[in-house]
Amino acid sequence: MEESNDNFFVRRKRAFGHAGRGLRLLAGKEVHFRIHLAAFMLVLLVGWWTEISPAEWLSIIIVSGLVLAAEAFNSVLERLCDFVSPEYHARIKDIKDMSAAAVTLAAIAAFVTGLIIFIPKLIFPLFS
Ligand SMILES: Nc1ncnc2c1ncn2[C@@H]1O[C@H](COP(=O)(O)OP(=O)(O)OP(=O)(O)O)[C@@H](O)[C@H]1O
Repeated sequence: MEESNDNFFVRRKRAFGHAGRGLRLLAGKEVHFRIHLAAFMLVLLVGWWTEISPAEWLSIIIVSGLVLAAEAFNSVLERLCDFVSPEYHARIKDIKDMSAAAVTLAAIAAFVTGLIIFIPKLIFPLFS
């Protein structure tokens, strides 16, 4: 695409606008992205309630960002696959399944991180 004559800041503002539209599409139309977003908000709430440390916040933010970004890329790949090959194809199946595996790996890392941080804060006090 041809570069416009607008100045640097106008072009960056436009790029943010495009990213914002992408985010609205993900949050509005992609069910799995919405589920991950809802889980992230719940974790933020529990983190605030249990007063986790700055290092724990950092871990939560990093793994949650990883999951949301992986889910966003997975949605993009699914749409691209459906656009270039709407009919069933074994290669499309491999691509979609591998992309789903990437999300699952990130989600497992986030889940384990959540367990390590929250189990001592939520479960142990019940037995002490
Ligand atoms: N065109 C296709 N060719 C081969 N296999 C496909 C095709 N479309 C989907 N699949 C298989 O079905 C699975 C689910 O695909 P789908 O695109 O429906 O994703 P999804 O996770 O159900 O997402 P969504 O609910 O957002 O559509 C894929 O992982 C793949 O195994």
